[in-house]
Amino acid sequence: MGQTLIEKMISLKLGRDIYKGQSVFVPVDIIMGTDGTTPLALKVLEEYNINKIKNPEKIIFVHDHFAPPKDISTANLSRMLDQFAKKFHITSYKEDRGGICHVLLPELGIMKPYDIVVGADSHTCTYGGLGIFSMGIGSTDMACAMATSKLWIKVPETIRIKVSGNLKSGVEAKDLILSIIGMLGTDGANYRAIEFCGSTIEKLTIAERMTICNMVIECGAKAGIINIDKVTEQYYYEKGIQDCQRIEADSDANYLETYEVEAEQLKPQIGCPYSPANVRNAEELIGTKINQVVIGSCTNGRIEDFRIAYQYMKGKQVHKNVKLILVPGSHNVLMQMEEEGMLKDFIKSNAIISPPSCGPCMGGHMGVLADDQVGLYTTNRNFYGRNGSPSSKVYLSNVSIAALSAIEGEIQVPEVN
Ligand SMILES: CC(C)[C@H](C(=O)O)[C@@H](O)C(=O)O
Ligand code: SF4
Repeated sequence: MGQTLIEKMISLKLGRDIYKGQSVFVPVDIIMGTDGTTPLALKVLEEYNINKIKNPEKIIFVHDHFAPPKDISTANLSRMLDQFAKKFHITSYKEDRGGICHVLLPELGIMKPYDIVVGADSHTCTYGGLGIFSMGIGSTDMACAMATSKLWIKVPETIRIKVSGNLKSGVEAKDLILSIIGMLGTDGANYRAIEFCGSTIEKLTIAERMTICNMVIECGAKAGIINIDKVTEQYYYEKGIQDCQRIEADSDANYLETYEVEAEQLKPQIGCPYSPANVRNAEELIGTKINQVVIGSCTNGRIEDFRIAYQYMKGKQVHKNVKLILVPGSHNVLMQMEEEGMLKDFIKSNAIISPPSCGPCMGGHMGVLADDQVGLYTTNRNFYGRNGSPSSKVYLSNVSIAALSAIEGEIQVPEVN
């Protein structure tokens, strides 16, 4: 029987044919935890009196959600992670040389083709852009994985989305995934994998592929996956990994659903309050007044994103009624911004440069919205109350719209052609 990409990847790992719906124990290659969720996993280990970690070299901690800590309680959680990491020889990245987990891990080049990667964060699906079966897990599962290096999973069914043609200039990968989430709804892909293919996907950069896979969880998907091709091979090659066996889904693979999307038809999209699936054509929102713009997060906080923002910002001023917060996704992204000379221009534009962090994405700190304030963010979620006051509202957009709107003081959409 034909197999989907995810079924093939799990089969490769286990050395036998695996299909959707089966429950299997899989060995995991990397287990990632952040300051947001790992403290709970450590409590589970304590509760069950587990004092041994199976393969500490497979575990990585990242301080990002409340980094630098915002108060005594988050400082203590961060300290708890440090102490545990030290005791069990676990690599732990702090905000000084780290960044947002899903920006940092792909930079580090520690994931190999066809690894199985789990992380106690829902956007762990991001690495599907590197051809990796990666998924978010809960803190209890993280504790189990740390103790055994294995995880029980139910092999997900797959939805296949074929995207063909060229994206118009001014339309970004973010618009593509927002429109797909709008089409499927917040639960349209619950516990499924989404396999992306087609000529549009083949032309996307690694950063764009990660933006797409990052957001599959917003329609409930467990994983997003893009085939390893020459773009991915180049990424691995640059990380010193040369062995990139290519596998493909079988032509008679059993998909739950197949969708075809024409890239040319796609217009810039905006995810309106209070759901990333509440998507409208961005042009319908033109003129909406905004108080704060955030460019960053694991969706759009990579150097490629700041290069786009720079095209709009260079030599311009942030509108006097708007606060623009730029959040480099990692220490490396910040360094690169400096090296490329854009950092000083951003500062001259009166943008606020935050340390690499999740920061305002989760409304944790460094840019919380007040009552009735309106934000325009390049992040991935705009749930009720997530970004500050319950009466605040957040619109989700691509980077071009966010940068242009920060200058204009209201939602504006760059010309598309
Ligand atoms: C804190 C963590 C549980 C959460 C997630 O899993 O996604 C966060 O990263 C988010 O974006 O809401
Ligand atoms: S940047 Fe936002 S979405 Fe990504 S891991 Fe951090 S809080 Fe979650």
